[in-house]
Amino acid sequence: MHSNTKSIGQYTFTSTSTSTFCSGMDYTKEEDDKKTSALQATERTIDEDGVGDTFNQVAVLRDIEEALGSPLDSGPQVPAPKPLIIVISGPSGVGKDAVVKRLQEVRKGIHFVVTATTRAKRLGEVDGKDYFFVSKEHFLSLIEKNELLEYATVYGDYKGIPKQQIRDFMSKGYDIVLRVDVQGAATLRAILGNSALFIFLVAESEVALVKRLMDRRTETREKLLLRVSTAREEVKRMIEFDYVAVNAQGQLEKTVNLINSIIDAEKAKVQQRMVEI
Ligand SMILES: Nc1ncnc2c1ncn2[C@@H]1O[C@H](COP(=O)(O)OP(=O)(O)OP(=O)(O)O)[C@@H](O)[C@H]1O
Repeated sequence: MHSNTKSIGQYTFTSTSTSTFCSGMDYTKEEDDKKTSALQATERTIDEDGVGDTFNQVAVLRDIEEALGSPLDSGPQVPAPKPLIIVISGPSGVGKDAVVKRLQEVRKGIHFVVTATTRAKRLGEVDGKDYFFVSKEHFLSLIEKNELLEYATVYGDYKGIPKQQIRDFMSKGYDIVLRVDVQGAATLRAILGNSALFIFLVAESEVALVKRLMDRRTETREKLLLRVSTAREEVKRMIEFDYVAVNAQGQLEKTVNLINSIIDAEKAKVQQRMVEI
């Protein structure tokens, strides 16, 4: 039996061409084969210390394991990132809907929460897609059971975020996207604190925002004035958010890319946000 002694760092190893020398650790041919193929896949060519060829690398790995007293772990060193709750907010007309729609197209594994409402379904709206259209009794029972993350009355109708939907999708590993106005974001921040990720969308200037609202042709002159004066106040609340993304005119793709990167960066955080719904 051929044996060979070598030093790597602080360790001195004695290896043999069979596994019998590695007392205390049992190696099977199957394990050796697995390591061999993993090493072949990497096509490494380290020539120093004679560990360049695949056969020697298997032997060295075995020696390292022997010195460590435990096998090298081939499993992931980092656990799978936790699902996130991502709150996207900003003044009216800044592009929240447009950004969320595009984000859903470019990013896998996100679920855009469908709000429950007691208002009547409008022509063309689809139950479960645009909203969950529920009776007032059902909505009140959800409030009673504390099954809404947040709710509000809008022109006499109730609107709210069902917790069960969030739980269901998070348990399947989905990130949750909530698109809310600035007041709604403040309420969610009070409920969720730092356990959720808050992103503020802003136009590049007030002028750009007004132009965008005018182009949308959904506002009367009075409504436009109200939205712009509200937006001026809302922008001051940017400080309450974790990130801000400027959604500049004609730059929707850039904004969505930025938000995608923010989510990626969150997933790479050592201390992940922990959310319980
Ligand atoms: N980067 C952009 N460049 C040009 N137009 C944009 C951009 N982002 C969004 N828009 C357009 O601006 C208008 C307002 O966008 P959107 O409806 O998404 O805003 P919103 O924040 O959801 O508004 P609201 O809160 O009033 O529902 C839409 O017509 C949309 O297509």
